[in-house]
Amino acid sequence: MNILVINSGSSSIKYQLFKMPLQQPVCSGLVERIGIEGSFIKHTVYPNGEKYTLEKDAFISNHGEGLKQVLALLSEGEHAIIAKPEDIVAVGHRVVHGGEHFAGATLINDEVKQQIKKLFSLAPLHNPVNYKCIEVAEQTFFAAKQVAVFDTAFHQSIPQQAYRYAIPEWYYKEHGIRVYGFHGTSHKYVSEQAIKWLGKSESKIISVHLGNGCSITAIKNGKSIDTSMGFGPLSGLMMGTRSGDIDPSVIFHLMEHSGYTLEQLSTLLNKQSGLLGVGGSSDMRDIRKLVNEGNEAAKLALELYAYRIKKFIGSYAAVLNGIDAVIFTAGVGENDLDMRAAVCDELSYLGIQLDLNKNRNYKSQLTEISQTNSKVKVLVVPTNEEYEIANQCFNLLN
Ligand SMILES: Nc1ncnc2c1ncn2[C@@H]1O[C@H](COP(=O)(O)OP(=O)(O)O)[C@@H](O)[C@H]1O
Ligand SMILES: CC(=O)OP(=O)(O)O
Ligand SMILES: [Mg+2]
Repeated sequence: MNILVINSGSSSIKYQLFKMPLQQPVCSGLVERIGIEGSFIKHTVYPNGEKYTLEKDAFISNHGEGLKQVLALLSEGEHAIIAKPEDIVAVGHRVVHGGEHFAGATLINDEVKQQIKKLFSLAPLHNPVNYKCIEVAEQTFFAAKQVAVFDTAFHQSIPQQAYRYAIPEWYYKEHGIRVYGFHGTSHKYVSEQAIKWLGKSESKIISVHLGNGCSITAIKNGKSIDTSMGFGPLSGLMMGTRSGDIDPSVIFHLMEHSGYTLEQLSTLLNKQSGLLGVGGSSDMRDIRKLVNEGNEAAKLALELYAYRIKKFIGSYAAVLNGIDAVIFTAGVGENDLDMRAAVCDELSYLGIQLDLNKNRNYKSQLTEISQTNSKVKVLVVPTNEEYEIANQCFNLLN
């Protein structure tokens, strides 16, 4: 049974085709830097134990266009891996916001699509592109089951004291205003890997997901108990283009004194802030380049970014009353060793002691990068949201 997984993030599409129940990837790939200069597609197929990779640079202005190019790669040319659309039995979609409606993988029908649409304004960088990818997949793989796996699902275990905001209950009951939390599929996957590695049934883990969107989660005995993103994927850590936490008074001030509209404010905080707003690019690789050229704004962006993560690690150490492991994952967490070092610097009071050598030598698989005597284990765990989504899809359909 072939399951195609489509993981559309704010700046990328990642995809994998799995043969289930073998959990064997047949092909994988990613479209990166969607909507910014330098977009590219990297597509890898695994025919008979070999590996063939194709890289293609082409400006890709939006997710719909990116996905159409990916689907062409699957079915055209010498390395095509599907002969006809019916070869795909199910398509698993990452959907970022599911509100309180969805606690697990869900078969997509018109009602589910309406729910995803209702949440557009709460996840403006995500739900619209997730929806677009569902539509493109429905048109292309008309015979396949379409399944949604929500980022919010893993965080449904967060207790009320952490998910409620200190505003009157009416806003929760009538408007569903509460913390939902995001990147749940990633936090679930990497924490399960870490728990296996730790070999303990009781564990206190802080999972730090640093992609284009960034969030940090406190995980006790395998369950999310608090997370930095909230009602939408805008609060908490500083991100590629999102501000993370900001005092709401700033919003009142800009409305009152500069006549900002709702749309201008949403654009400012979702699309023009974070690394881009402070340092000049939303992409960490560009920020590193700028810093090497002596750019002071880019240097400040890095300082703000690391400082915010450190602050959350401290607060989640308190919430968990101790830490067994800190996990770094996603684009920046897996690839930017200097960011991992900056975050872990001077956290020895909490028992976190990084081994700079191990940190430097990390190579794309679960690795401990802390010193042997560090009380807290620091791990890099490559996330695999696609694998997790494929398994959840398979379990739902069987
Ligand atoms: N080698 C690298 N060094 C530093 N940052 C990297 C590297 N590779 C990827 N990144 C960063 O990872 C981020 C994208 O992460 P990713 O998890 O793919 O994002 P998303 O899924 O949210 O679209 C970008 O900021 C990118 O610059
Ligand atoms: C929820 C979220 O921010 O996702 P991404 O990091 O893929 O943009
Ligand atoms: Mg992502």
